[in-house]
Amino acid sequence: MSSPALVFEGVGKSYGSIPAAVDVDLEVQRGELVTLIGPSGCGKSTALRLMAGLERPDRGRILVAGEVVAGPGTFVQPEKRRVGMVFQDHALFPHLSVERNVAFGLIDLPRAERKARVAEVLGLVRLADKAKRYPHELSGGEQQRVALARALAPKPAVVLLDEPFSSLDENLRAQVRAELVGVLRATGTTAVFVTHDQTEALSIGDRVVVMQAGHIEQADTPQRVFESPASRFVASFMGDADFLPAHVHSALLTCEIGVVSTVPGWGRADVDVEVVLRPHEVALSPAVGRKGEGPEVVAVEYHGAFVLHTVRLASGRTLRSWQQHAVRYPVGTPVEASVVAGVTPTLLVGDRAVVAPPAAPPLS
Ligand SMILES: Nc1ncnc2c1ncn2[C@@H]1O[C@H](COP(=O)(O)OP(=O)(O)OP(=O)(O)O)[C@@H](O)[C@H]1O
Repeated sequence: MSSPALVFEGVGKSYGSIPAAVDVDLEVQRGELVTLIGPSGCGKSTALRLMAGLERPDRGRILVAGEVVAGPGTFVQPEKRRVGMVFQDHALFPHLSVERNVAFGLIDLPRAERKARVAEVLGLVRLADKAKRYPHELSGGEQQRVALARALAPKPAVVLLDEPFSSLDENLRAQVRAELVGVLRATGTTAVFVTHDQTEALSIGDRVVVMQAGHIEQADTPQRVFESPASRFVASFMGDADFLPAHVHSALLTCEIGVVSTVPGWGRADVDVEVVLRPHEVALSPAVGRKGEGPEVVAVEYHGAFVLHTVRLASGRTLRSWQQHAVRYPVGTPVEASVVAGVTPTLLVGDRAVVAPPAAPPLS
């Protein structure tokens, strides 16, 4: 079996007393697209810079395509690593034409091969007809495609993309993103993207790596990160989530809004947990004729296709619920809230998600 495109083994990096990478373990398989996401300052750029060779790790090892590029007694310079980079601001040379920008990393190749490779990658990003232009004669999206062509030209083992779409406006962003991801997929390129955008992380990655304070909180498929978050932090960072105190007894999960679901395998458990509910998992119906206290709509936000309702429960806690665009319960409407049938929500004990009943404390 071929070695992974990229490996981090127990990688640590601090800036003075600030830990930017703490015991990071990560394997990126060949052809995989991985997104790195987390709050500002969590260490995403540091991880990328360590991969590229722009920083040296204090601890651990980094391997690119099976070769140790950083570790005790080893450090391979950035230009000698098989790693390409695409930055947020494209970082093209303004005084060089498109083809000369792309040829920049190919100086070791004989002229004819270099020309052929430049033509090939410009074809891949559909810019063959703009080879003679200068960066300022291109749109933002075209400049980003040149930056990708330049990164791909030397056939790197991994391409690193640091917020590659953030300088583009909203409409162009979706289009350029689809084009770049299309080229990476078509060429089977391994890529690591840093992004701030949760939707982007979920939609382009084969895997999403969620970081916090230099740690990897969860590295998983987009579905698992969203549907089975490993912690309270991941649940609330990747999408909207509300948390309600809940109880499991006789394999039934109940909380303030009633029975949530069955919890197979928890038959003997009798424990307090918290349940994580996302707005698309919460159903609402009008509580016609209800007398007295109960859930009530306290805010309505129109988002176009869907309408976000915020409901205050009798306890004072709030829950959010997405409703189809035609449904709008005015503020003050008494409602019943329930969990959509078939949902298996995440359960937390403390800040960690649990999939099995917590072990009983040992008898003293
Ligand atoms: N050269 C440096 N010198 C000192 N501290 C640094 C340096 N580079 C980063 N840091 C610190 O290391 C931590 C991680 O920074 P990093 O840039 O990797 O975070 P990030 O997740 O990429 O943030 P952002 O999303 O804001 O770009 C932060 O606390 C940052 O202030």
